Amino acid sequence: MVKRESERDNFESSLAGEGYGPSSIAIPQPGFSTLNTLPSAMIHRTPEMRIGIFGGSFDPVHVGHLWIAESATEALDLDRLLWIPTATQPLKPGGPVATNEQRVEMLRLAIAGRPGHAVDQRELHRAGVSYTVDTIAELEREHVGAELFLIIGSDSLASMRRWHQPAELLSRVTLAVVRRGGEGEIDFSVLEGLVGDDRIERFRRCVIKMPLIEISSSEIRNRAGQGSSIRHRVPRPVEVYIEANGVYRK
Ligand SMILES: Nc1ncnc2c1ncn2[C@@H]1O[C@H](COP(=O)(O)OP(=O)(O)OP(=O)(O)O)[C@@H](O)[C@H]1O
Ligand SMILES: O=C(O)c1ccc[n+]([C@@H]2O[C@H](COP(=O)([O-])O)[C@@H](O)[C@H]2O)c1
Repeated sequence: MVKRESERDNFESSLAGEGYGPSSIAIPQPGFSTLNTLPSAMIHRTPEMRIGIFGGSFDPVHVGHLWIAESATEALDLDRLLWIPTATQPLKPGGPVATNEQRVEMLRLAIAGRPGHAVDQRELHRAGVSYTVDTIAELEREHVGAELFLIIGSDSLASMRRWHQPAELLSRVTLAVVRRGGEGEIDFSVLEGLVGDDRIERFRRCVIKMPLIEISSSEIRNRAGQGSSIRHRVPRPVEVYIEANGVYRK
């Protein structure tokens, strides 16, 4: 536990750009920008760390996402949580509406001041189609010995057989699923044949419990496009940003 705390401190130091302790050796690469935004490539020796990976289009980030991130951090006792905006989600070939820069800025505003949470732009820098299996392979190399928890909504779980190399992916991560408002019960049977029963049992124990929230980025884009209120659906700084920049204005 003591070790975990010192590693947590090292991570906070790394966010503040203050250097690294012996249990977290990091090699910053060019592109290290502001607080709460990780450089695209760092190598951390992070044995026993518990890292949450939360990928999404975040077009825009909304309060459902924030509830998920907060609940996951607490329930899984995460040391850190990486918000990873996709470049092009493989099953959404149309791509996002907001620009990459706008989506990153909205994420930064949403998580500003939240220790342990950071925006990781690797999929944007990699460009092209964002396959989660590639992202996880990179993160595994950078965080040797850490347990990676892939945080997804139940709708993402339902589509997982259509993901790129799902069996490979599931052998590398612990799935942490959250039920989505408006969807049925979480159905792990979709994973049968991709991964062993023992792993599925572990994923069941990592289900994130929180109030059902029936809110989506598409609804927010539609509302903003029509000039309807998006107050309380997104954090206030994100609302102000969307309005000031006409992000989803038609
Ligand atoms: N209200 C919600 N409850 C539970 N999970 C959610 C919710 N909203 C999003 N998620 C999950 O968060 C992850 C990222 O979601 P994403 O950024 O695509 O937002 P979205 O609201 O699903 O967007 P869109 O409406 O554009 O499809 C996905 O795994 C998704 O299942
Ligand atoms: O790797 C894949 O094939 C794949 C297919 C569909 C979705 N994903 C990932 O799942 C996460 C949630 O996607 P989305 O579009 O619902 O936000 C995001 O990180 C996507 O990159 C990944």
